[in-house]
Amino acid sequence: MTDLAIAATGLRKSYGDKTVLDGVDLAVPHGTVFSLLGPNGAGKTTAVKILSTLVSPDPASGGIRVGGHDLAADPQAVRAAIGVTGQFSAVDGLITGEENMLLMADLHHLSRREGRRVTAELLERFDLAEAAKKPASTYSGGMKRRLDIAMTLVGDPRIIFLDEPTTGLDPRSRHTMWQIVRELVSDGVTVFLTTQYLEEADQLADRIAVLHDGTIAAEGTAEELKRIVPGGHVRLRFTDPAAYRSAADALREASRDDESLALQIPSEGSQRELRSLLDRLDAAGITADGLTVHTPDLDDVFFALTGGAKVPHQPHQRKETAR
Ligand SMILES: Nc1ncnc2c1ncn2[C@@H]1O[C@H](COP(=O)(O)OP(=O)(O)OP(=O)(O)O)[C@@H](O)[C@H]1O
Repeated sequence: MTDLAIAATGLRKSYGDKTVLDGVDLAVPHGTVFSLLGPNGAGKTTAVKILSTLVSPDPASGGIRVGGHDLAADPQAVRAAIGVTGQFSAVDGLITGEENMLLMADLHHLSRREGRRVTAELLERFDLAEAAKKPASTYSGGMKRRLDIAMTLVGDPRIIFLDEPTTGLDPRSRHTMWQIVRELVSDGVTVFLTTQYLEEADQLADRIAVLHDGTIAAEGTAEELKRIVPGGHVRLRFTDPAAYRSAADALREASRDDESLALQIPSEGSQRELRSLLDRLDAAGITADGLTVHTPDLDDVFFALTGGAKVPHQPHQRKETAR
């Protein structure tokens, strides 16, 4: 358990008679990104708050260790090891970005000189040097989020909790944030990331856990999760009804869509399977007018596991990949 950055067994939390977390196990190795994925109200923030000592777990919970420290016995040591940026930013809008950073440096008892050095370095790193002397209230959403993370890094935490770090950000700011996360991890930092964005988990996380009804509905790498749901197929489209009929005769396992002259063949989309399919079409002297490969994505997994909970639209996500 001690070689994990975060280890929790049987995490439980209820508010009144509402059970939010009903026995959640978490194991996050050092230097990895772990993503807790779930729809609104699934309990992601509650999990972050418990792991970062802001909220107590129910007494029936099992042990929790963060950064090698027992959370119940030594919350101070846990606090010293972690950084948290929540959905509600710690940024004070009335003072400048630089002043926000220096305030954090003070809180971490850095000397004036060291505080200035760290502040300058982080503002530069997060592309905020130019705006450093402007009130934070004038910053864009992306800049505020970057300042928030920069402030978290003043104390050089080895474990960082990012609670929905890109919610509400435009695509460019979201990509910048992803880059920041990747750099943190390449520096050996462990990142515990909550998100509603499937693509974000897919892009960043070494392991993903889907939280549903207070428990982990599934956990694994993005690839492992995608394998849980069936649905991979190749779709062939025809314009000539005669060619369509011959193809349907040659590919008996295909499901037919007579109206749009399309055939759907179950397939993992591997090179070998595609080659064999094309060979069969060639052998029958059939040419399709269009061929697309559909592989299940995290959307499919999410919908399958959480019973069709609504997920924000992902503009970058494509289910159909033309080959
Ligand atoms: N202090 C509280 N008192 C009562 N209920 C609470 C409290 N904090 C959270 N809850 C409830 O617990 C549930 C989980 O909330 P939580 O904020 O952890 O979800 P979430 O997965 O982070 O959702 P979101 O994506 O909307 O932020 C919600 O139903 C919420 O109303």
